[in-house]
Amino acid sequence: MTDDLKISVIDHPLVQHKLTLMRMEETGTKDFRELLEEISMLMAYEITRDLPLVDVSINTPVAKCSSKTLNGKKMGLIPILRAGLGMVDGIVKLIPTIKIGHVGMYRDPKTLKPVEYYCKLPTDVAERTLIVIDPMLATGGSAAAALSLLKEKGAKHIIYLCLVSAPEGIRAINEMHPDIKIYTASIDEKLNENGYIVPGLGDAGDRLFGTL
Ligand SMILES: O=P(O)(O)OC[C@H]1O[C@H](OP(=O)(O)OP(=O)(O)O)[C@H](O)[C@@H]1O
Ligand SMILES: O=c1cc[nH]c(=O)[nH]1
Ligand SMILES: [Mg+2]
Repeated sequence: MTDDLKISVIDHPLVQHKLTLMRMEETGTKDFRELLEEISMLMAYEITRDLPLVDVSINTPVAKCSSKTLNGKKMGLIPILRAGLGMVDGIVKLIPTIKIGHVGMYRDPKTLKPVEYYCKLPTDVAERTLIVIDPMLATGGSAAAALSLLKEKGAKHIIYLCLVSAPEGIRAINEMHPDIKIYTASIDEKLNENGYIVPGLGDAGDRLFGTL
């Protein structure tokens, strides 16, 4: 049952098409990397559709007019290393002034518990809307730890964006971080005995960086 999950699924046809290509085992590193960049841009486009706007007065070459400009909090992008790095460039193309912080987190293959190894953030995280990015939400351990870390550092407004999610991970974030809105392109079926998402797409970091 997934009716109880609080998450928004981005079902745009281009996102779904590209995700299918990424899932295919024959898709190599070059294509996987390009697809992740493209899909991240499309997802960022969707999740930013409610950003607040304000009217400004401008002069075009033809006439004076009132036009819209962004008026919200400043933004920050937080990739969870390594795999989250593959989502950065696509989003930066859409929001070129976004500040980028890095959280290094890997999942211990035996315990499946997250291990933090790096954290470098913009100094003013409390004043920013942060988009935390990681292609895979499996047990939710890495995401939950990264979100707790950001809150400890003062972050107040955070959005979490992943590509593929498992019900177990969504439930974990819903419980531990009920204030955080989660976006995904897919809610997959389950986790397997090794904590991998089924059907998933395998190890996103390894496929992205060619370290299989
Ligand atoms: O929800 P969880 O059970 O915590 O699993 C998800 C985490 O696992 C992967 O990272 P990984 O540990 O493989 O590190 P990597 O990005 O360096 O490959 C993935 O990118 C997430 O960060
Ligand atoms: O399926 C999974 C689970 C965790 N991390 C990945 O990269 N893939
Ligand atoms: Mg990995």
